[in-house]
Amino acid sequence: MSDTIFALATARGRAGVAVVRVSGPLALEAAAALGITGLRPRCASLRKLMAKGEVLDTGLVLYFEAGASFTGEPVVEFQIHGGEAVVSALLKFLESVPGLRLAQAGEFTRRALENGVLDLTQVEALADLIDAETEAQRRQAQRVLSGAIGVKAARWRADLIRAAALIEATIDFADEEVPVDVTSDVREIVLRLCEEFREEIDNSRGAERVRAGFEVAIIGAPNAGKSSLLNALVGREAAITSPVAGTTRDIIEVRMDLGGLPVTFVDTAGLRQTDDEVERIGVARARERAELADVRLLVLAPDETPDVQMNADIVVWSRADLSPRPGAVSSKTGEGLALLVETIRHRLEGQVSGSGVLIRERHRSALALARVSMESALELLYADYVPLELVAAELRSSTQAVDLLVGKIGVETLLDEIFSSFCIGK
Ligand SMILES: Nc1nc2c(c(=O)[nH]1)N(C=O)[C@@H](CNc1ccc(C(=O)N[C@@H](CCC(=O)O)C(=O)O)cc1)CN2
Ligand SMILES: Nc1nc2c(ncn2[C@@H]2O[C@H](COP(=O)(O)OP(=O)(O)OP(=O)(O)O)[C@@H](O)[C@H]2O)c(=O)[nH]1
Ligand SMILES: [Mg+2]
Repeated sequence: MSDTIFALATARGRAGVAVVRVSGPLALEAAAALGITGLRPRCASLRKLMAKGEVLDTGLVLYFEAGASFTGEPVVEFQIHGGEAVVSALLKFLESVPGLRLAQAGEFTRRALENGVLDLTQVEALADLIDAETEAQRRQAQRVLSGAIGVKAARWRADLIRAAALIEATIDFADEEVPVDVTSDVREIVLRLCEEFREEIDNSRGAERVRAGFEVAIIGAPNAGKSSLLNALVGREAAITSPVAGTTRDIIEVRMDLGGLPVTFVDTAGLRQTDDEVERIGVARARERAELADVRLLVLAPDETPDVQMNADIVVWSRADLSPRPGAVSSKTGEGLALLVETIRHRLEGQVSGSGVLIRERHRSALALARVSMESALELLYADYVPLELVAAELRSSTQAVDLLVGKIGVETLLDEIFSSFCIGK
């Protein structure tokens, strides 16, 4: 019997309400120790929490029975006043209840995984949902948390098992006069799955970008107006600006929500040959970050022309207030900025192909693994003599790779790493 855990599920600190969660076989006993009995599943009731004959607090108490709770175990939730002393008093009391212990980071969610309430892709999506800073990230995490991948994986698994069953059946009939030829049916299944996996992997690359965020490097010659543009885009004096060429040396990064997309603007040193040792390091770093960025935004002074060497994705002239030209921006007056932001967003959205359901690198490798096995199964299926046992073996490895994707197998090594990134109480 797993022990019963408890923890504060809401953020620490003064708040209107705090939620303390208890999960495990002794959840109702924990409530009874506070003088609370007769809880009906899924009904919140206002109760006095009594400790040592005194009212510890008055709060809403919720009970979820095993098999119908977030963790799959009996869960009791105390929704109490969010004061530091109230929360500490309740946590201290729960610690004194025999059989209860403080939960480790992510342990509630780990139990939801162990009890099959969530699959591994949903666990990771839960972390992404909590980490989401922008609308695009929230939507993306929500899609996976709702089980989008798990549903697909279940269908893929069923198809692979059906294909393997057809092959195994043929092997069993092998000594019959006329073995049933199922290879065309199996080929059709495997071909379709290979195409689906390829599409899934491609789509998820874009989704991964939304999760991790995009980088837009602001590049150009010294004094082009790069830092002024950064400040105008982020709405604060994030970078020093001055009429002196070579003002910016270090990389300046500012993360912002650009219409729902997580974007980090990277201001850089003006690109030029220089004898100044420090500036030369700055220029080298500028080139490096420009190379790595998702979008290179080249800023030109009014009298400059774009240098193709800059490999820019978007070119914009500065100082529109001093020398108006179509598409130019002014960091002083804000002219042209809205159009520039829209251009940047449009460019970045183009990198999030399709309805990219987030599949993390680990998932992508599981899918890639499954695809490798299926492709070798296909090769065998197109051979003149079809070694059915080998085909069956390849299909079994594909099935295992799909199980890896949803965490049915091979997760032990991963779990500690995944749950250590969760907060306590989650
Ligand atoms: N107060 C509170 N709010 C919360 C959570 C929580 O644990 N407590 N959550 C924690 O992350 C999220 C909601 N996730 C939850 C998911 C499933 C169940 C649950 O009990 N499911 C049961 C019964 C559902 C029902 O009553 O219809 C089930 O799935 O069978 C509860 C919370 C966000 N908000
Ligand atoms: N009027 C006007 N002045 C601008 C505009 N953008 C930049 N400036 C001025 O041009 C000078 C250089 O601007 P910065 O933003 O420091 O240029 P930079 O490209 O970051 O320069 P380095 O860091 O040296 O590479 C500053 O004096 C700015 O105030 C603009 O849109 N309009
Ligand atoms: Mg600068």
